[in-house]
Amino acid sequence: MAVNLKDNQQAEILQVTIALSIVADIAIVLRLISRKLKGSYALDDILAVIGLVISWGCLGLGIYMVKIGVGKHTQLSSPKDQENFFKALMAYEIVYFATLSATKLSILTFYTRLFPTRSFKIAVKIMTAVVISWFIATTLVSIFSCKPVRAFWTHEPGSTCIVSEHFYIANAVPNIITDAIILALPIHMVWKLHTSKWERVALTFIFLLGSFVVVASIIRLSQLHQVASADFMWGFNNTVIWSSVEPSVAVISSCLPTMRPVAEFILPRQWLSRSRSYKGSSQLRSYTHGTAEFVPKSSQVDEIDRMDRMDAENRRLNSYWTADTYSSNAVPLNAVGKSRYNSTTKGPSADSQDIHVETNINVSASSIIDSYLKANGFADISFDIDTPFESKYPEEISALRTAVLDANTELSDLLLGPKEIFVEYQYNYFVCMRALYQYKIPNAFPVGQEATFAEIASKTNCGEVVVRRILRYAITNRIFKEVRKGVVAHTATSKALVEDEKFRDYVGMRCEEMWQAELNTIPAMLKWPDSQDPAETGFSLANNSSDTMYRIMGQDPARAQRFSNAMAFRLTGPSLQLKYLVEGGPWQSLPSGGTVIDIGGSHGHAMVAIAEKFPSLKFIVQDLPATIAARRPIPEKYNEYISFVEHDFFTPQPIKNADVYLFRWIFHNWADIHCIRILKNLVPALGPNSKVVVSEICLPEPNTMDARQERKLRAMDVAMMTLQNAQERDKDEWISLFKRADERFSFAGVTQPEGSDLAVIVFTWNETEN
Ligand SMILES: C[S@@+](CC[C@H](N)C(=O)[O-])C[C@H]1O[C@@H](n2cnc3c(N)ncnc32)[C@H](O)[C@@H]1O
Repeated sequence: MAVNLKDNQQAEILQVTIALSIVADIAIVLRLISRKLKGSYALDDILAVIGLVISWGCLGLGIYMVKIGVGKHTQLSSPKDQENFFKALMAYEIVYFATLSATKLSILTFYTRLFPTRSFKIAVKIMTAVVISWFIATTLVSIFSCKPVRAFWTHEPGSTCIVSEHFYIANAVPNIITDAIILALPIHMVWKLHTSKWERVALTFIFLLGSFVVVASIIRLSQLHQVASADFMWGFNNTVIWSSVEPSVAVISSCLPTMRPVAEFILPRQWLSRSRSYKGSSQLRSYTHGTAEFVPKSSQVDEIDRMDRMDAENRRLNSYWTADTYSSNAVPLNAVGKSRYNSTTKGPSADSQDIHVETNINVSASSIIDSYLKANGFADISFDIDTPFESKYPEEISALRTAVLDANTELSDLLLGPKEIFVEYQYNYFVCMRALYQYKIPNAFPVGQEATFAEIASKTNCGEVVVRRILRYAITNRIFKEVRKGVVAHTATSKALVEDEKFRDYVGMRCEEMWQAELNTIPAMLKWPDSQDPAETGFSLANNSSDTMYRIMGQDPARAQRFSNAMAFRLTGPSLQLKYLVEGGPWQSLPSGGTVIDIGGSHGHAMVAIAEKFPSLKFIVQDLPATIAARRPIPEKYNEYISFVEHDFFTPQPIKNADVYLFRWIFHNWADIHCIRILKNLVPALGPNSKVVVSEICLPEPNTMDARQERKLRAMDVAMMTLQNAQERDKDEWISLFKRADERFSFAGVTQPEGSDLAVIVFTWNETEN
């Protein structure tokens, strides 16, 4: 065939390779923004960035090759250029293998976060090993394909080289096969799930792009023989184009599934909502995938952030768009959310979605149990007496654990149905617990031994029949076990009732005090309608008193001690840990030597936790004289930073201009009128840089949180009603409360640390307002 030496394909090469590289760059940037919106980067993001950076090497070498004559006929190039071409070709091959390998590893790592089932993880591990081996093998063969190595570019006589076409086929075929397998790996998991039309379209698009990578590798393979042709500088045109198409498209398709947060930012919300039957899902979704950390002003976290964080246990698993929709561990929450709406509109759904939910709960549960066993060095998970009271779950599994618990709760609600859910509720649980507590049944025989009902009855002065009935009910709740008919032994829970005084006092407080208050709450409301007085509560009525809970209990040292122990037990719970306040508060932004005042700070434990991390600050704990007098000493090293002073927060704040006035678990004890009084007493002390930090529950918008967690927070709200005529508050109520106290308070944001019941709500003080 006649050759026209004027033919020139260089512009085409440059246009295609540069354009694709730019699109890949944009894809990575969008991915990183999406991940930032989610809160953190993961290994797959790092690998994707590494893949991109290496792909710039491909682009650079491609441009260099064009510069030395690729895309024009070989006759036009000098021998030096031809030699340089082969040098560049070797480098190009290695960089190309590295780009593809990094991108594949990114995709595989991403998969493991989506589908953390054991079998899937094994498949991914095998593929990871294959990809790494392929990279090492092809790189070595590229370098040593000629003997001596330089013969690859010198073609010197006497040298030997492997047949390049064979090598290209030998590296391209496994590459294509691994591409196809990696693409096919999640299909089984993905397609068994129900998704909306939009998501099916998006998913299909992602898979089409993925398939295009395979197609690109095949086309590239078909072009590779040109490198061995006489007019290789001309023939390499197609190879270089397809060699850049393949990694660029791989990078783009690997990023696409992670881009939902950016899409949500840009696209109308309804485009992304799940399905019609899932009414309200867009709201849930917007919270689920909201713009966490995409915070306009440093510490300001808006409502979407807050909800995003509240749903973080879910999202830590569902860190990606597809994870949310398609991952096995994410499914329970979303599928359950969907079912929740079905249940409110048409009763519980028992469609196949629920079956997926159950399947996925089981899959996830087995991962949790595996991790738990490994972390604790146990052979089995159980309520046996050797089980430690505080179950240790590895950090990375705690999100999955919460997801399964949430999903299980919803699933069982749905399966029970609208009426049975009421019947199923354990109304008599406190009868049983109170009997165990009152008669000290757990102490009737030693842990590790057995006892008959009759023996327990004689030790506890409780009738044998009652003992048997109470215990058989308790046993259904895993408190004690019946090892043989009529003979019981301890479980971990009954052992905790014997050995853990604070837990026992919490149980006592719950069934002796709070239960009574609950029973009397509606009568109290009828007696004192709309009361905000803490002395007109269910608790007051239950005690036949017109005094407050604190004063009633303060009159009886034993009750006061039990209350204090019960609170101490609750405060050590995982969702009330102080680390959340340390991580979620504005401490970092305070000036060195800045002052933090913990109002109603009790023993100063919150200040100790913050001082540990921020020793440059000064801390003052204020509380009532009795509390300050009875306080437990803090570790000596903190005496330098933390001081204690008496102060009643219903009187004017004596310390002016502090940087932070902290209220942790204070306002929820008081109805609005009292909180407003507390705040008004603070106002004269506030300076232009003062912040008021509130560490309290921030109730979610209804139906934006998993039912189990929302149930827990709303139960707390009702508990505050029964005990103090007080309440938990949502964001709007917090803002309204502060504004009613003084218009000059400015809401600066709310942060909901992952795993915490308490949010951190910040108000600043604007002296000039009004
Ligand atoms: C629920 S505890 C919270 C304690 C601590 N802030 C925490 O987060 O653990 C309420 C605290 O408010 C204190 N308190 C109650 N009334 C007070 C008052 N009028 N002035 C100052 N402190 C008060 C109590 O002594 C108690 O330490």
